[in-house]
Amino acid sequence: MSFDIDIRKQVTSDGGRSFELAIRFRTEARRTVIYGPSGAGKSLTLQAIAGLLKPDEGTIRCDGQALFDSSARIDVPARERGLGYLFQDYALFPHLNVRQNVGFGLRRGWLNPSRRHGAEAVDRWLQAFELEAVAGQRPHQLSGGQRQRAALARALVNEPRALLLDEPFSALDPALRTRMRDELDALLARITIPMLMITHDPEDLERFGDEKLLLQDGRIA
Ligand SMILES: Nc1ncnc2c1ncn2[C@@H]1O[C@H](COP(=O)(O)OP(=O)(O)OP(=O)(O)O)[C@@H](O)[C@H]1O
Repeated sequence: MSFDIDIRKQVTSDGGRSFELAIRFRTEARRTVIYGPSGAGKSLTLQAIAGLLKPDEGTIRCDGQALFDSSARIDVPARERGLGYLFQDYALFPHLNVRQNVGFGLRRGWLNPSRRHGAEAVDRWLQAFELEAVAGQRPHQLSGGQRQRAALARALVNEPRALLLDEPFSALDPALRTRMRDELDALLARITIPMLMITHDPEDLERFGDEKLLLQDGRIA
């Protein structure tokens, strides 16, 4: 698995301040961490790779396939990029139970011809992450670890070719953060899917950074 990124994007905040992102890197590592201070452009970079933010120009390639190429007018929609996204706060739907949250990640949704296949995939991940016993519970009834596993299961249910992780522990208190980091490390060791993580936490960098990229002022240093 490889990522080949070369993008530029100018954003202007409501206050009129402008920020220029100019990112260029290539990685073939199984676990890549993009590390940098607050406001460096980490989230913008991850959103661009995921297809949630359109660069002004440049290219984004995954395994040689163009996901974005401004000169060739290629812009593969987020849902078709084959990437699983784990949001900072896990972004589980509070009104859906664990099984429904995981099922929500399915590309084609529940009501379609491949419904049975989808349900099997959901069951597989619930079992793999030991969530069967809490499958009918809603997010607020879960422990921090169960929440993280449910969010990961949702990100993995489509069998993505890579996992994008946005500051996965930043919303947690220090004790839970240490436990969740251990748990994620163990889970990632079991699945072979490569990951790209953004973080400002040096411990994440040490633990997950097979390849370490420093991002400062919108640029990879
Ligand atoms: N949608 C947007 N519109 C305008 N400006 C934005 C937008 N998103 C981010 N920015 C600005 O771009 C810069 C980089 O933001 P980004 O969220 O990528 O930083 P970050 O490195 O992820 O920071 P943090 O670690 O605090 O999340 C910041 O100055 C931010 O204010």
